[in-house]
Amino acid sequence: MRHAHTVEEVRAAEAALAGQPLMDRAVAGLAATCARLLRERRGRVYGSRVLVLAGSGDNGGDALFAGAALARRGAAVSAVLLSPERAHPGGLAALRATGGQVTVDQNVGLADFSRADLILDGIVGIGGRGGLRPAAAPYASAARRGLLVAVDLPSGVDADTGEVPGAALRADLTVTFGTYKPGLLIDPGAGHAGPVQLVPIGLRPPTAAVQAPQHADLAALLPRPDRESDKYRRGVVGVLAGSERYPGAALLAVAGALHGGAGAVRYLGRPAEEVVRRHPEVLLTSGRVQSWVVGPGSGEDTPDALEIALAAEVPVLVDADGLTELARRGPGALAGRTAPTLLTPHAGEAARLLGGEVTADQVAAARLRYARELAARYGAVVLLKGSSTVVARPDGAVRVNPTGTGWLATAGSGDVLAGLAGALLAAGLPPFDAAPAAAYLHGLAGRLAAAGNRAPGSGVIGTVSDRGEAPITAQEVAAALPAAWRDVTASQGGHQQASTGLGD
Ligand SMILES: NC(=O)C1=CN([C@@H]2O[C@H](COP(=O)(O)OP(=O)(O)OC[C@H]3O[C@@H](n4cnc5c(N)ncnc54)[C@H](O)[C@@H]3O)[C@@H](O)[C@H]2O)[C@@H](O)CC1
Ligand SMILES: [K+]
Repeated sequence: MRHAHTVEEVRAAEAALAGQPLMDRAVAGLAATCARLLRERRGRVYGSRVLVLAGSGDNGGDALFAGAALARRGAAVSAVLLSPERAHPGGLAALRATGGQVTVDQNVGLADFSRADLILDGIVGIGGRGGLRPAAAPYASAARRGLLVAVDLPSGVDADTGEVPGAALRADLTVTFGTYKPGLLIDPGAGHAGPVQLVPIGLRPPTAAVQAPQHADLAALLPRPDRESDKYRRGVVGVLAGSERYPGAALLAVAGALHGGAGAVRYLGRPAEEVVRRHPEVLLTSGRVQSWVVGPGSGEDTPDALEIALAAEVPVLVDADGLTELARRGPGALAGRTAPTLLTPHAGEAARLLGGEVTADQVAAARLRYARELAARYGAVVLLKGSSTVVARPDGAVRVNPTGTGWLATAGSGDVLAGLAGALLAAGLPPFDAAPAAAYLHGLAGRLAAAGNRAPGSGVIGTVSDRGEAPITAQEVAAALPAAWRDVTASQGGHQQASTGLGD
């Protein structure tokens, strides 16, 4: 698990280590990474041009000290001070001692910005509040040809939430200290961070409320049959999806469910003939189920379908049309439930579930806040879909999915996810495990499918690299689920991150 801690937790963990050389450790890791990047990019550190953007706090101090370390290795380092009278004295002295240039003229800074081989963003770290100040804002949009490394986090990104309230720098890589921060894992912040490299500095913060599962966590979660298994013990998932108007949603939800580790799939919707023609494994008779998936493409049948599902004392996943109907009924519709409910909205559906108080764009800009708000209001686990899918529990615990790819933003992809998560529920996983596990496999399947079932172009948290990838259909995502499952289970026994580079 990657644990992502709040600023308050980082400060407390830091205070517990008072007197230890935390900044030295941070700077050593940062300078080593910068040197490696310069060697990869230019063959050597010597002679490369480095620009340090230094704000007024310790984040600027880290960047100035790292600049000094690179200058000692022969880089031509200059620094631009954004709050000249409050720049970190030690860092400034260290850089000056190596012969580094220092300017307070933002025009000179911007000119250097466009020319540098490497830029260190040390404007603000965990002390940053609100958007960038006017002096720093031009760097968020200025042209550059070099790599930008964010120190601890990209300036302008809210460390605790991933919200980006104004201008923010966009990094090629973020070197973060001591622990991950939620803002590095959750969009839009995650999109500004690029891949994140953690430099351990000895902090021992508590278990974090926000976590991002990795391959090994998934391998431990996924159900596997044993000698005693039969199809009923493995779980039967009931699918109430699809309608005469939207038969495709039924096919895709069933395809997802068939790959989700349940023993059987029971389909109770209108386009039954088509479903069984495409998926002969499916049961069409009514009978016991261990979970329900209700809503994808269920159209005019939705009110009845939701009635059936919510009345059952088994876990229920509500998606798509089911969510629109639930929004109409409000949180009270779940009040009498004895078994867990899992809601899987995208930002637009989430806005509806919140009673139209906010727009879809507002939800997408503050994913953590609204996923938690929905979970608390409905007393349900909420999987908020999007560029970084967030799963929230009513008590505020959150799991962020690191495997997503923009290629999954394609029609029917959500139907596959709903079926998959429903099957994991039927197999006995609690919703706060089933939902992130489904999102993880679904994202990985998307990446594998986009890469033609070869190792995906990028396995690094927070990045979408489309090198060697092609657009995919929802059917291809479903078809790639077994490969994703194998990739995860192959990570057991020391073979972590088999082909995708995901793992901690
Ligand atoms: N907490 C820790 O354990 C460690 C922290 N370190 C570094 O220290 C940083 C935190 O340092 P500070 O607490 O001094 O805080 P920062 O350096 O993040 O920023 C604080 C300063 O920035 C100004 N500021 C706030 N919001 C701004 C904005 N939006 N635009 C421009 N300026 C803004 C404030 O006036 C304040 O003076 C971390 O991010 C990390 O880089 C590391 O050196 C290692 C250990
Ligand atoms: K920064």
